[in-house]
Amino acid sequence: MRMLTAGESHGPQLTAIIEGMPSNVLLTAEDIDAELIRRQSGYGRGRRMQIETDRVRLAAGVRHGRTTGAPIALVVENKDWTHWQGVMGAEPVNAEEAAKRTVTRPRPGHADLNGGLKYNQSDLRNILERSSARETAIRVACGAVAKRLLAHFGIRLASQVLRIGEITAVRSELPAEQLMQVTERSPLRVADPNSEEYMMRHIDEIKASGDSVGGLIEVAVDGCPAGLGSHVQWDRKLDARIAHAVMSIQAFKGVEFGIGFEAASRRGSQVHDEIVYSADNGFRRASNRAGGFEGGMTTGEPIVARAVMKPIPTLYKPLHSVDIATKERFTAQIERSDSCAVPAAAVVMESVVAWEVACAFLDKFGGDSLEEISRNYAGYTEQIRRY
Ligand SMILES: Cc1cc2nc3c(=O)[nH]c(=O)nc-3n(C[C@H](O)[C@H](O)[C@H](O)COP(=O)(O)O)c2cc1C
Ligand SMILES: C=C(O[C@@H]1CC(C(=O)O)=C[C@@H](OP(=O)(O)O)[C@H]1O)C(=O)O
Repeated sequence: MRMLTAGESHGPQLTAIIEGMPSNVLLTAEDIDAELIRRQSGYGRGRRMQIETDRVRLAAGVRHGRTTGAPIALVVENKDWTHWQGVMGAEPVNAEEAAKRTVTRPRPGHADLNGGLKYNQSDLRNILERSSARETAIRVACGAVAKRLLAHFGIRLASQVLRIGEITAVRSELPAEQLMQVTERSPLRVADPNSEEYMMRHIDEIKASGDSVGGLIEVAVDGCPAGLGSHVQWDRKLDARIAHAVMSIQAFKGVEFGIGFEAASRRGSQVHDEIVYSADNGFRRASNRAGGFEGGMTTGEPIVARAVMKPIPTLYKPLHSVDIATKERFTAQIERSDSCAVPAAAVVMESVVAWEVACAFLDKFGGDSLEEISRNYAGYTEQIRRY
């Protein structure tokens, strides 16, 4: 399965084309909208989110609530476009008019300067419009399509925010004061509502000081059979593909599976998962420190991936930069920005992981219709049962 996105942050719309989704998968605009709403509802977003009401238009490949096997076209409109038509229109404008609107001040932490150098642009708007995380809206829409396929096979995903800046989510047994101090890492668990409260307060404090904050996100995938992905070729390893997809999310700076980076300081006996067998459950692992992968293939245990999102680069307490036209130093002027987008980014991460798992699922059980894939899946399940 393949997917490409197009669209600028303040252009008319975001567009995706999905190729390779089998026929007869249940899919409605409401399924996708539910995920788009989740992405918009995270705490810490800026004023742009009050303008947008993201809803998908299924422009191709779906009929009467089911996929047809044809390419699927998804459209999410930018409501902000109405304020930006003059600046973002495709029609040529005269040089004087263009000069008035030119962006020559690259923002630290953004794609602006590198993109300007690379694409030889004197107007950095031609870079920042596409590098913006507005694009994550359409990737969440694609992830929602992938989730509909996975749902037919009992594969489910969940995400949670484990950390916002200095605040880490912990279980509720701890007294409230200690919640602020705990930094220990843990396997997937439900974040304590108190720590959610602390996280929101922390975001407010950081915002009030003119700064921004990042965090740590965890995504878990339950119900994958053993054997998605492959050890035989570097680009078929599913953990590597997931890491690629997660790192492609704007502002994501690191990915780990299971105990992840902690493996560097543990002994082997505290890292690897013992293999156990019972007639009822077949082969399992006694623990899941590997986070669901060995040799680039799923083990049948839940996939547990964690990723770091850096603090939002646009700050109300701005950083210095240099104007590309005048070469003069300046401090960035800010109209609006998110102060923390970690909760929203958790939904994005869940979506890109869903996409990669669905791709690997189709690589393994591929067919043109849901029924054909179900037969292949049933045959494989039986093979594993008898192994
Ligand atoms: C959901 C989401 C929302 C974001 N919102 C903003 C924002 O309002 N302001 C900002 O400066 N960066 C924001 N970012 C991050 C930038 O898009 C990102 O840091 C920038 O494009 C540079 O990419 P890089 O950090 O991956 O190098 C957001 C990222 C995500 C995932
Ligand atoms: C629009 C979204 O996120 C945007 C991502 C973003 C950035 O620089 O990445 C900057 C902000 O946009 P604007 O410059 O229009 O205020 C965010 O609102 C969205 O998530 O839908």
